[in-house]
Amino acid sequence: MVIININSIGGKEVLCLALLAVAAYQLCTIIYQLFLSPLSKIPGPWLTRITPLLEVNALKEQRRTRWVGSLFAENLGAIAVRTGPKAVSFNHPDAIKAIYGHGKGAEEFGKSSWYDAFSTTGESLFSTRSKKRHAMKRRMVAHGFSTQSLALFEPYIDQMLDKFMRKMDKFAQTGEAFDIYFWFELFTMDLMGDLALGDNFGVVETGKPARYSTLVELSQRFGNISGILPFGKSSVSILSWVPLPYVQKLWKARLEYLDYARMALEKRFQEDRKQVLPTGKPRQDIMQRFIEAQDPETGRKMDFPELRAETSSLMVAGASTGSVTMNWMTYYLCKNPTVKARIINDLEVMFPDNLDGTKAIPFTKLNKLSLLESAEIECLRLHPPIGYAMPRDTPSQGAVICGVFIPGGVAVGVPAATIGRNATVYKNPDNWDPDRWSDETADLATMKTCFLGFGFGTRQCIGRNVATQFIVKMIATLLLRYDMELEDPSLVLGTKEFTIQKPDQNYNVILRPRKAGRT
Ligand code: HEM
Repeated sequence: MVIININSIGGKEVLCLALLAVAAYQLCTIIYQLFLSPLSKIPGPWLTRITPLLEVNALKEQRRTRWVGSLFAENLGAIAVRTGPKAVSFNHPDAIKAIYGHGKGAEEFGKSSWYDAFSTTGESLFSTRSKKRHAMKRRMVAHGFSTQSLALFEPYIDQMLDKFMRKMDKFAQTGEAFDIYFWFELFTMDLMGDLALGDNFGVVETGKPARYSTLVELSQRFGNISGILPFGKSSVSILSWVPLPYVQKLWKARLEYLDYARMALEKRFQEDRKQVLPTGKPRQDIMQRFIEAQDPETGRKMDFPELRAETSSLMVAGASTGSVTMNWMTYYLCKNPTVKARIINDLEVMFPDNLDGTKAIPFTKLNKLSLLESAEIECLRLHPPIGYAMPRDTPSQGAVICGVFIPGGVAVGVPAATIGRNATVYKNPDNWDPDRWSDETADLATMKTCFLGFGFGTRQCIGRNVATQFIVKMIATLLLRYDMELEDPSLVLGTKEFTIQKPDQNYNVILRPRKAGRT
């Protein structure tokens, strides 16, 4: 037996022993993760078993959604793939209900630490991980997104659409080819500024992008990277200390972007919030809804830092997601003239006194035009702006998802972009076919479950109706007002992933004033 005389051990030996113990622990952990963990049986590159680096790299190279898709393509028929030491993506309808559903079991899955990166001056409705706080927040603001509130937001949309269409008229008069997606970006930036920050940026008017758009994009990227780091709530601070110029650029953008919300809110409070609309009603935008929001149970209202976090989060949630969707609708309608003609015909029947699209189109009528909404859903199925899995943590005791046991504390999710093209759910999944959503022979219930464009379950998009409202109003007005075609009819548009998935190239459309009944 070896007897160690503790008194004879010096400082150096203690340090060596400690280092040896750490190294041995690390080695055992790596061996466990590589070969013994239940997760090691899930297909995926072996490196994902021990490091998140592959995912971070895919994120940095702006191809994270495609990378996850390629893992499923390499492992044909796999229900789940490994994307990191503690991250698994699923591609099965049952996984959606298990992970995001309202069921008893699913209630145990909470948003993962990725969301901490999106908490800024406070936790927002989107970023909070606490189910209790989320339920309270959602209760507080639910009224702000009701049908009644949608009607209050409509004058802002109509005003902005009017400004936008005046610019389009100029293009239509000359027939000059132009980049319509660029203009959609300006439109949603200004509109969301109006709705969430209480004022627009004037970018539709000037035709020049706002610095704020760049700030949103860069600070989203910062959030995304820190969300993957394994330091929980400290990830944001730790990343902000990394002295790499790229990281520092993102961090500064995040600070500047948050400052904007502070200034907008301060201005709103100073101005007594009584800006009056042309309709004579006091200003009633989303920001106002959040300012007035009150927990019906406790009477609690949001304080300034929380409001600041909410309003800046809304800009991220609603601006680019909306413009990207308008872009796909334009692209696919131009590529599918028969569907386009059917929608125009429906619009002409519905709005006989507005055949040239010069009057505002009321959403209360438009939302009955199911083909137009199916066209929007079909775009979001094929090109969800948020394509990768929205991560949820498995409960501490672990969970069996689609027959696969996942230990506790693992981030699981279903990528919208992958399940949206799952051939067992959608016939000819790569085809853009809005009629699939009214095909009574199809399993519509499963198709709807697998449509994750707006998320699923308790955390699904609260702004879905607002988004649909301004998107379909935009497209309906464009279709009534102009003949619209792609400059290059053979264009094949793909996606490039910034934080959200955007078109991979610039392209032009040509507008001409439309003669009614000529479709
Ligand atoms: C086409 C446009 C839009 C798309 C594709 C979209 C997509 C999504 C998705 C996928 C989620 C779920 C995220 C998750 O599970 O973590 C979400 C949540 C959310 N969205 Fe949207 N969104 C859009 C427009 C909007 C708009 C216009 C607003 C605000 C007016 C908005 C506000 C929110 C908020 C606050 C949440 C968090 C909800 C919660 O956790 O309770 N979104 N959105």
